[in-house]
This record gives sequence, C-alpha cells and structure tokens, in this order.
Amino acid sequence: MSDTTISGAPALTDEAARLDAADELRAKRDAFALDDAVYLDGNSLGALPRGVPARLADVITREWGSLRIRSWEESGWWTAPERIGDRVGHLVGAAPGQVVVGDSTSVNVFKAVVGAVRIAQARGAHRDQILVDEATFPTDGYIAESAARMTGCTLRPVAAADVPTAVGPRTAVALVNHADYRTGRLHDLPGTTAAVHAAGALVVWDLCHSAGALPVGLDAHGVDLAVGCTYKYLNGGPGSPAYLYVAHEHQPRFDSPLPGWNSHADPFGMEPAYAPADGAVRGRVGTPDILSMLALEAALEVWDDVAIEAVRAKSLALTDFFLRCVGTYVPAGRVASITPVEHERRGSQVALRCADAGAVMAELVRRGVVGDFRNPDVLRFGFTPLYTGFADVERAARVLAEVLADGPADGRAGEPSESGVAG
Ligand SMILES: Cc1ncc(COP(=O)(O)O)c(C=O)c1O
Ligand SMILES: Nc1c(O)cccc1C(=O)C[C@H](N)C(=O)O
Repeated sequence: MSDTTISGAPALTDEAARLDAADELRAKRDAFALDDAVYLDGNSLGALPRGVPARLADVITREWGSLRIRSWEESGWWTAPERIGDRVGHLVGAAPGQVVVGDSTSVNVFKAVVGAVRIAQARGAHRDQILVDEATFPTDGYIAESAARMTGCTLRPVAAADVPTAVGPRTAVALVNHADYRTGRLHDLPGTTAAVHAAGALVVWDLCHSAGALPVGLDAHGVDLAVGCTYKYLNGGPGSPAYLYVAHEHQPRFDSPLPGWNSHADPFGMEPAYAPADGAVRGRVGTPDILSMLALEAALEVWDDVAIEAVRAKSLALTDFFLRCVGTYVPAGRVASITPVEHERRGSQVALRCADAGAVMAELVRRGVVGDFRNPDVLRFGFTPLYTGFADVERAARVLAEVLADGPADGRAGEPSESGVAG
C-alpha cells in the first residue's frame, strides 16, 4: 500500500466523523452483517440483514420441517406474494393491492411489457411500436425485443431522456429505467410518464436501481406498470424474488402472457379453462419460491421505522461527499465521473471512468473497498444509506487515490482517462 500522504485527508476525515455523528440512520448499520470492508456494492447485492438467518431457520425447521403442507395456509405461504408485495409497494409509493412479488425481474419485464402492449392495442388505435431505453440493462432490451416480435410490434431503442419526444401515436409502450445501472443517472419519472400518457401510450418503469434508494411515487405519478428486483437496495438476498406493479386502473384489463395456475380466479378448482383472478394476484404465475420470499420478508423488517425521504437525503449527502473526496484525493485526469452532478438526475451510485478499471477495482477489493467494474472502463460505487457511513466514503476515496498512485497490482500502467475529472 502507498505511504503517500494524501493531501486534504485530515480535514475530510474530521468532516466524515461530524457527518456520521449527525446521521439519523447511523444505528441502522447494526441491523446488517458487515465486516471491516467498505461495502459499496449494494446496488448489485445488498448486505445481509441480521434478522434473516433466524427467520429462515424457523421457516425451514418449523414451517417446512414440522407443519409441512399445512404451512401453505397456517404459515401464510399462499398469500405471501401479495402480502410482501404490499410491503415493497409501500417503499415505492404504491397503495396496497397493486404489487405482487415473485419470479425474476426479467420475467416480470416480459409480463409487464406484453401486458401493457395488449392494453394499449385494445384501446383501438393502431399502436405497433415499443420504445426501449437504449442504455438499458441488457435483459430488458432482450426481452422487449422478444415481446415486440410476439405482439407484432417493432422495437425502437431511444435514450431514456428522449422518450418524451420520441413517443407518438404509434407507440404502445415505453420501457424505461428509473436509474441507469451504469452511470447512476436518474431519469425523470413524473415528466416521462406524463409525456407517454399524453401520446396515449403506457409506460413500464424498471425500478431495480431506485427502489429502496429514493422515493419513487408510483401512484402519485400515475405510473401504469413497474418491475424491479429486491436484492439490491432492498437487501432481499441473492436471487430474491422480483416484483410487478400493475396500477389498479389497469388490473381489469391486464392480460398476462404467463397465465399460470397461481393467477387463476379459482386455482384449486383445477378448471381446464383459464379465468384470471382480480387484483395483483393476476400477476402471479406458478408456485412462489417460498424460502427466498420469506427471507425477503424478514429483510424488509429493517424498513419498519425508516422514511424513504431520509434515505434519499442521506444518499445524496453520501454521493456528494464521495465526489468531493475523490476530487480532493485523486490527481486530476485519472478518473472521470459519468454520474450527473445535479441531485434530481442522480440515483444512489457514482460511476467513474478509469483506465484499467478492471484491475483498479480488483485492487480496491483486495484493499477492502468493494465496488464493481462494468465494461469497458467503469468503476461503480453504490451507496446504501442504511449501512454506509461517511467514514466509509472517505476511506473508499482515499484508498482509490492510493491504488491509482501505486498503479494496478497486475503491473499494467494506468493511462489517464478522458477529461472531466470528478469533483
Ligand atoms: C435495471 C435492471 N433490470 C433487470 C436486471 C436483471 O434482473 P434479473 O436477473 O432479476 O432478471 C438488473 C440486474 O440484474 C438490472 O440492473
Ligand atoms: N443479479 C446479478 C447476479 O445474479 C450476478 C451478478 C450481478 C447481478 C446484478 O444484479 C447486476 C446488476 N443488475 C447491475 O446493475 O449490474
């Protein structure tokens, strides 16, 4: 490790201590199993809430081990997708009865996009175009392309910020990410939703990188459908089930492309003909993945006394402070932030372009600062306000500066990246 004294460090260390002392969410960190590493990868996999192992052990030994089949009713397994859906809904601004938990985000993107196209096409006008965020996380793009082929639509990739001007009378649906997985840019959910509606189309939002990090306001902004995962800022665990939001007004017309028996009006009637259930249940498919789902339910308990507005305020303070620390510690020209500076356009991560980013991140992880690397040259740092403190942020920036000063561990020299230095 470098023995270089980083200029500005004492002042920023003191400031971090003051910010941590004033942080109203500080005690929440104790609700998570963390070690000495600075964990800035909660935008990929959230940390383990301490209450989960004991709850999962009870589900396995008592509910499954002793009660066995009785647990579908007695332990509330059958209704878990809607019950937990309401809890997730509360965090993304959805009133009860509109969110169902289950399946992966990819599967829910499929249900949502095809379901939305069917609603748009049933309105009478000729709508044969799906707009998709051109910078989307790949799975959304792949599935939107397949959904387009299945519904007789063409897929038109556009920048998320351009959706309001690209939407038109042929548009059936726009599929947009609330926060960009690579840059951390937050897109204008209220404005884009209003523009899509003005064109007579529907919008599907992917909330993977915003749910649990900032207020979303699904009902308040009249969103049609939304999907998201629960293993990032909601800390549900690896592969924890995703969710589907279908606004009350669309539920009667939501015609799922995956009408499994769990979404049937009378699932135990075992009827040969399909008849959809009312409400959020209509978004279900097959048997819920109970172990993952109940782990998620236990993980969501950490939110019981937390206001999402407080989380957002701390998230912005953390990312502001990180950008300042990087600007102070890292020599000019070594990294370039691609995350917007304006608060209204920033999610809860900072992405820095950097030469040799893969090797730099590997060395950061070796030195106890865990972020991730995204092709081709992005260092990604996610800030989970429930367990990240300001001292963590200062340390991460300081170690980054040390790694860049020392050069990547694999010996490859770091070339300065393009201009636009962080801070
Ligand atoms: C924006 C976004 N959508 C979808 C996914 C994929 O979700 P899943 O693997 O749960 O289908 C991810 C991350 O994995 C993501 O970041
Ligand atoms: N879901 C993931 C996985 O199963 C393995 C590794 C990473 C992930 C992720 O969630 C990646 C994440 N969506 C991203 O923003 O890059």
